[in-house]
Amino acid sequence: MTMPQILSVRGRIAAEQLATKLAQQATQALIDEARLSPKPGLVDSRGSGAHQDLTLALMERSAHSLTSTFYALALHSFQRPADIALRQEVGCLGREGEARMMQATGGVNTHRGAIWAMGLLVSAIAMQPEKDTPQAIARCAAKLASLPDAFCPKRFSKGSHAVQRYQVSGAREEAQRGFPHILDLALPQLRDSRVKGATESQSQLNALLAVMTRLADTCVLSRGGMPALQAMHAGSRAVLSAGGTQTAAGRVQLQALEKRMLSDNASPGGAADLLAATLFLDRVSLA
Ligand SMILES: CC(C)(COP(=O)(O)OP(=O)(O)OC[C@H]1O[C@@H](n2cnc3c(N)ncnc32)[C@H](O[C@H]2O[C@H](COP(=O)(O)OP(=O)(O)OP(=O)(O)O)[C@@H](O)[C@H]2O)[C@@H]1O)[C@@H](O)C(=O)NCCC(=O)NCCS
Ligand SMILES: Nc1ncnc2[nH]cnc12
Repeated sequence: MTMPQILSVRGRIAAEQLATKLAQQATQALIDEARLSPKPGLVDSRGSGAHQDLTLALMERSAHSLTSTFYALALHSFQRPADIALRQEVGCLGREGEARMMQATGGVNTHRGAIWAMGLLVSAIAMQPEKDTPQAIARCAAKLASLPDAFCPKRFSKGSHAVQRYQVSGAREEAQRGFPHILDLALPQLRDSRVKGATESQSQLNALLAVMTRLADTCVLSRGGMPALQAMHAGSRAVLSAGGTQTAAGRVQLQALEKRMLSDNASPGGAADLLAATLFLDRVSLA
């Protein structure tokens, strides 16, 4: 891989400062997502949800192992255009991040989808630091995600298998389309819930549920098939239609959704990644 472009001393300092800030904010968003409770099927501060091999401590270790990856992504992307050279460097750094995550977790896939989504968003912010609206950041990330990466090894993944089997859009398409589940569902829900007086945790849970109403989450499909995905969509809609997690009626629906997801052994890992990316974008664009 090439070294980061040649920058003036001032440019280098600006790049390092931005990279440090983004890496810290991205890591914190992953930790906040993991701790948020009560999340149906997912690891949270209460326990491991539908997972046998994940714990909150492992998720946090994984998040910390990725700080250096986010830093490198921002540094390499600083003020660069979306072209194939950058796409390949970002792909290489992303795969190094996946290897670091696997080393930190003893081989458990905790954050592959998050490395993809947040890695692209971190790069996009560093590419054009002056454009800090969520829309501009997502557009730039989509451009980068749509470029080919000749070095990406062809490998089996549960995600691509589910995409083919059920003819749905997965993590790759979500990024290439500019993260519609974040921009059209999660971020508006997060901000609207705050305005309506929900607590920060309730607002974040509502944002997660908004993603879960529509996402073709390949983790849910791989574990429980189409019936589990449809139950997730219907159950999360029921929570929000009842008034959201800030209401007693919404919490009753949330408990029913959790019960159903656990009986399907289903966990919305893709939706959780998109929530972390939402929290990250929310903070970056407010700062
Ligand atoms: C483009 C890649 C993301 C690869 O995508 P692909 O679909 O081929 O592969 P997967 O390896 O399956 O990863 C996709 C992960 O994305 C999350 N996800 C799922 N659905 C969606 C969706 N609709 N939109 C957005 N994101 C989605 C999800 O990640 C979470 O789940 C993980 C756990 O899943 P799994 O391994 O299936 O685990 P379990 O079911 O728990 O397993 P068992 O216990 O049953 O064994 C967890 O990691 C969460 O993060 C999907 O897993 C991309 O990886 C790629 O091409 N990378 C190359 C490097 C690159 O170019 N990087 C650039 C940016 S840095
Ligand atoms: N909280 C969580 N539990 C399980 N899988 C996840 N992937 C990302 N966040 C997760």
